[in-house]
Amino acid sequence: MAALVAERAVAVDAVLRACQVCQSVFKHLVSGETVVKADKSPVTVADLSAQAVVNSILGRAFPKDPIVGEEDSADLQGDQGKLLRNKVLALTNQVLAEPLSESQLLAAIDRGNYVGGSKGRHWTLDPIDGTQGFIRGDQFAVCLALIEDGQVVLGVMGCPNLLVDLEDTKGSRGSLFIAIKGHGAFQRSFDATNEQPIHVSQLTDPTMASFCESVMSSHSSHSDAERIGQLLHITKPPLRMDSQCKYGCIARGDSDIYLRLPVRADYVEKIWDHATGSLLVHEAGGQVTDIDGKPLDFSIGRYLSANRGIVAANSSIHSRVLQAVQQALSK
Ligand SMILES: Nc1ncnc2c1ncn2[C@@H]1O[C@H](COP(=O)(O)O)[C@@H](O)[C@H]1OP(=O)(O)O
Ligand SMILES: [Mg+2]
Ligand SMILES: [Mg+2]
Ligand SMILES: [Mg+2]
Repeated sequence: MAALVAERAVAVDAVLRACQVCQSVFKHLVSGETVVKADKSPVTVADLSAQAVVNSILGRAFPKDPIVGEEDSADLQGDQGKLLRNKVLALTNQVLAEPLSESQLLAAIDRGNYVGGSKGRHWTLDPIDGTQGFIRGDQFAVCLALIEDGQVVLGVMGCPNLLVDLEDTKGSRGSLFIAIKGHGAFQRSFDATNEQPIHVSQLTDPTMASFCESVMSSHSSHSDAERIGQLLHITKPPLRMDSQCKYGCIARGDSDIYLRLPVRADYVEKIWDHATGSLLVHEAGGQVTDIDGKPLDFSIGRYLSANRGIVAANSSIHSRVLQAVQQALSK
């Protein structure tokens, strides 16, 4: 496969600009000049601006490519949406080389309405993944992926608050991850252009592993994870963070196992919540399946409706982890 040189460069630019918007919203938010008082939540402002930025950059570079984006422009329409619309327009235009008009803004956001599927190529975008983390000033990610005939072929993820080196707690924050199917996974700092290849941990003994898991026990069961940890004789405490940053941490070997254990039987995962992250782990030498051991199927539409939960780990321990997951969940 071609190395998607143009797509990679455009996606990196789009994600970094969207991260800039998110950081700007957060800064105003914490410095007291509430972006939101009169309109909706700060998350909405940042979410919609980030989607507008990425979609308009993609739209200019690849006008034929449809996009499956999480958000839509409903809250920005009509008189009711005017305040929010003005805010989002101003933020979006702060980071775009060519400013958008109001109607271009709405159209850019709604380029994300594509239904997805198994034919041809389309992008998928989570403009802010980990909204809870964003509000707290913790981890969140801008996640963009390109899907060709149902296969994720390119993933770019910007994690503005994630340490470039988790051990170097005084070091710089802002980790950008890039993965290309068949060409590996890479990381660079937001403030540098040199990229390093990344690899999952080399661990072969699951007893020495650590989990990277959701902060929100409503998104992935902490009690089930604890039982699985006991079955695997894991003693290390879990590394908890919001968003697909977890996939990034598994991909670069900070932690060994990422589980998403269904809390409610009726929750169906969305493709933008896993496309980028799963390619990153895969290209860094790991394995990602659902809790039944099936590969994630991105070809069905906006949802991962053929899958339940997620099990991501390095290839040496994945099957043993999966076994423990199934044993724990069968009880
Ligand atoms: N009940 C749920 N189970 C699993 N994931 C969920 C649930 N509710 C929301 N999510 C999604 O989990 C992601 C963040 O989870 P975490 O940070 O814990 O990994 C978000 O994309 C969020 O989707 P949404 O964007 O629709 O709110
Ligand atoms: Mg999400
Ligand atoms: Mg989101
Ligand atoms: Mg959301």
